[in-house]
Amino acid sequence: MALKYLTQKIAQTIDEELMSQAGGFSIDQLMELAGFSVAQAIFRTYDKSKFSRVLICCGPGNNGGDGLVAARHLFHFGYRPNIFYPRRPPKELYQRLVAQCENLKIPFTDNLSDQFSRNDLILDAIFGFSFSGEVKAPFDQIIQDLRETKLPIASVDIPSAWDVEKGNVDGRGFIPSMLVSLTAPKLGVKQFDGIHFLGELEKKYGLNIPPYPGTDQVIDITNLTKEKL
Ligand SMILES: NC(=O)C1=CN([C@@H]2O[C@H](COP(=O)(O)OP(=O)(O)OC[C@H]3O[C@@H](n4cnc5c(N)ncnc54)[C@H](O)[C@@H]3O)[C@@H](O)[C@H]2O)[C@@H](O)CC1
Ligand SMILES: [K+]
Repeated sequence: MALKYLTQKIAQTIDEELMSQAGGFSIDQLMELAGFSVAQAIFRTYDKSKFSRVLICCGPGNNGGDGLVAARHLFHFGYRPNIFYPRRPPKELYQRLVAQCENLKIPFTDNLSDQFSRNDLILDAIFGFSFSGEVKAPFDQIIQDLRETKLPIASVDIPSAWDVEKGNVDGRGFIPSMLVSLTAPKLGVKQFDGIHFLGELEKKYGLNIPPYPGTDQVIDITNLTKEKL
């Protein structure tokens, strides 16, 4: 059976249902699973002897929170993460995730362009399924910088600044090498042609998600998505 792709509305509805009283999950739990999935997918794709320095670009919402969680797991997996987190809403959850990274002495940086020559890989955790419209400052320049870098980029849930349903409209976004879709891929990444993992958060909702191998929190769906095209 073909994998299902989610509209923006359905992605948000599933998120809300998981965290409803009936769903029983807390946001902390889901974010931990999401960030852990991302770190596992990076471990499976980017050999840490060649890609040890990972610049994690975090946005202002929960996609950015996934990036902060991934930073902590990557640190424990033996990578050397550092974090660019230019807009930090005063939400207790994000503050706790920042504190956890600071306690591990993971560096935070304010200057993105200085970092390109000092890293091997970028993790894009800027925008997820709630992104819409034209990219507003300061993220417009950040997306532009990511378009220009030669470093490989791995994206969390959807490449940032791609329309969640229409994809890379007019080619204005960057094209990552790897994508980790969470729960299920979004409509906008149907044409994504790179390495594609699915992070396991939930198997309900008839999403036709294939069985996960062993104890992995991620599954490689690269060939599965290519078969569809
Ligand atoms: N069930 C799931 O699928 C889960 C999803 N999680 C993550 O949460 C993400 C969704 O998080 P959120 O709903 O907080 O939203 P996002 O993280 O997608 O982004 C919301 C933020 O981006 C800003 N923004 C939106 N459009 C913009 C534009 N055009 N220019 C500049 N800023 C813009 C908003 O003001 C807001 O601050 C998912 O993509 C996924 O990464 C996980 O953390 C938890 C579980
Ligand atoms: K993203």
